[in-house]
Amino acid sequence: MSPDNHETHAHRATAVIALGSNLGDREATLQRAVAALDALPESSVLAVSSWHGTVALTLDGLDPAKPAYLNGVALLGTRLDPYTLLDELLRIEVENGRDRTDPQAERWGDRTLDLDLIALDQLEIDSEVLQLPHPRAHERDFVLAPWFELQPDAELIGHGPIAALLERLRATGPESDAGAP
Ligand SMILES: Nc1ncnc2c1ncn2[C@@H]1O[C@H](COP(=O)(O)OP(=O)(O)OP(=O)(O)O)[C@@H](O)[C@H]1O
Ligand SMILES: Nc1nc2c(c(=O)[nH]1)N=C(CO)CN2
Repeated sequence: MSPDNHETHAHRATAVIALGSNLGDREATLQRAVAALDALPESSVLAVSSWHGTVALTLDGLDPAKPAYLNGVALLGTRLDPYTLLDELLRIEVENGRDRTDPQAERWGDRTLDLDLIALDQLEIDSEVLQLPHPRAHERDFVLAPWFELQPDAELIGHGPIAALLERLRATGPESDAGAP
């Protein structure tokens, strides 16, 4: 959250970044990730949500037998282009112990750090390496709840107000409730 003296220069976008961790010292890792985001060139962290304890979502649904996640959302003011920002997020993940070397690793398996770019202003991208907004954000309580904390009036392009998305998720029963400790 370093002071920024460039407010009047070129367009500065706001990135919504989801953070998650379910291995190791989760809170320490998430704090380090926030510091790394704030240290990115032409960027500064504008706000960080509280950390939400959530049940692990696997390809088979919620699994309370897996280590629980801490999830949160950070807002990053940035002039980086979306692909550079994505590369930086992947670098920060690796620097914080994220292991992408195991080809057998389970999709949606345990991880020390996950950083997802949820939205970058109103930008829409559908390329091989980057989709914006994040294609699964609208169905994830663990993304929407911390985001709602920071921007209760936010809208997710293509899906409408996040408040309505959250309400709908919570109305559809315990399967969708990843809000447990
Ligand atoms: N909006 C986005 N944010 C982050 N990664 C993205 C995005 N769109 C596409 N990707 C791509 O997804 C790839 C895989 O990301 P990752 O392994 O973290 O997926 P995941 O977190 O396991 O699953 P999910 O994408 O459902 O959260 C990244 O290397 C990146 O190229
Ligand atoms: N509760 C929870 N479950 C997950 C999460 C996450 O951040 N929180 N991330 C995943 C892969 O992106 C898979 N499952």
